[in-house]
Amino acid sequence: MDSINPNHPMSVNEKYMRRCLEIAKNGIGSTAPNPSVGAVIVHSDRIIGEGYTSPFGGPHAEVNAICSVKDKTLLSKSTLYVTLEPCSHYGKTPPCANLIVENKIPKVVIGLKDPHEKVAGKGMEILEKAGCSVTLGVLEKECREHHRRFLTFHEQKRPYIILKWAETADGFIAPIKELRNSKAEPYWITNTYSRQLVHKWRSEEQAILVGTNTVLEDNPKLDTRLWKGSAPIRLIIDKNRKIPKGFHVLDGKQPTIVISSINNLDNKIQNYDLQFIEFNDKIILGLSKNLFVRNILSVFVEGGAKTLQAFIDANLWDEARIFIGKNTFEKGIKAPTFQGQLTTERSIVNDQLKIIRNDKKHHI
Ligand SMILES: NC(=O)C1=CN([C@@H]2O[C@H](COP(=O)(O)OP(=O)(O)OC[C@H]3O[C@@H](n4cnc5c(N)ncnc54)[C@H](OP(=O)(O)O)[C@@H]3O)[C@@H](O)[C@H]2O)C=CC1
Ligand SMILES: Nc1c(N[C@@H]2O[C@H](COP(=O)(O)O)[C@@H](O)[C@H]2O)[nH]c(=O)[nH]c1=O
Ligand SMILES: [Zn+2]
Repeated sequence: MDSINPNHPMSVNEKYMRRCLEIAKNGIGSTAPNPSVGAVIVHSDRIIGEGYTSPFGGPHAEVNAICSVKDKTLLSKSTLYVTLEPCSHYGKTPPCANLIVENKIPKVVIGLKDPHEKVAGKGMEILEKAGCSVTLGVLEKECREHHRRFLTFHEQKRPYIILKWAETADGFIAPIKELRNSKAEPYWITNTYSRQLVHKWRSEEQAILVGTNTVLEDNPKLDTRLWKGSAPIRLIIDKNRKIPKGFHVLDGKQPTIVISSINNLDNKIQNYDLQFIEFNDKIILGLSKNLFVRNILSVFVEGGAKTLQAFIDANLWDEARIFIGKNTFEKGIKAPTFQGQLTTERSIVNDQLKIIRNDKKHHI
């Protein structure tokens, strides 16, 4: 296996790996629990084929890249670049490593070793045994960043957790009840552009989670109506089953899982499942383990304050995406308190957006 010099200026390998990462973005939100991989095939410094992972159950990136090559005779003189080690196991589709060997592709350049225990090195082994030259670790940092949900899931045995909320300039996520309508509906702090961005983000994650009070006070839909991507699975914390039928989250329009300490499933509700859980002081840890078993790769936590704080206090979160509006409430529900590393700060018209990473992650 070739080794990489990290101090080398942008190499040909990096140039094509960047393209892999670029196209891999197209699959985010539709491939879970599989990763969204990007692959390109290069002959004589020219891209002759490229592909990214199809929606879950469909062909992998390497298959799509190989299929896209018009003149298949060139494959035996080409290099395949791919963000993640080609798979070696029969899942919903046959192993990509075998397909690469069958097509006699002589060189494969890989960003990252697959942490999935069914692959983890076995894909590279198949390639090398067949005489293929394998280079590992090109733009590894960037590939880790792109595949962060998949890596967290397999390495930490829990979903990747993104917290998101909107707060006022004086740090409140909701005003006092007296200032709200009697009808259950959201009290908007952010502008329409920020709200559209939130719908894009919802489409990128496999599940979205909210607490009981948020449902009772906001009657949220938790869908992606302002974006074209698919809607996430709704996860609703409702310990004592306080949420009455008729609330949007129980409308059956999206798969919905109610997390409760009452273990009886209401079969009359469509698209609905129950996750029984003990509501003890380890509830977030227990829930993370349950969601791992359910093959949920990522969760977007949209509040309210108690729910967000529970994830922060358990140190089970990866990113926090916080909007700060211009207005003030003076009184109301305080935004969560936490610490992390600021990675992004920008304006969305009159809203501020901060993205913060958890630099002290809890491994379970
Ligand atoms: N600006 C924003 O971005 C957002 C604002 N909001 C606003 O926030 C308000 C709701 O926030 P908040 O009152 O903090 O409530 P939450 O929505 O966080 O719900 C809290 C309730 O959910 C259950 N729950 C959640 N987490 C746990 C846990 N770890 N253990 C046990 N039970 C849990 C409990 O219900 P029980 O008591 O039944 O056991 C708890 O009282 C609303 O007014 C809403 O408008 C909400 C979301 C986002
Ligand atoms: N108030 C507030 C937010 N509130 C969040 O959005 C939910 C409503 O979702 P939906 O019914 O699908 O539009 C609501 O319950 C809460 O979780 N979000 C924001 O980006 N900005 C805001 O100012
Ligand atoms: Zn594959």
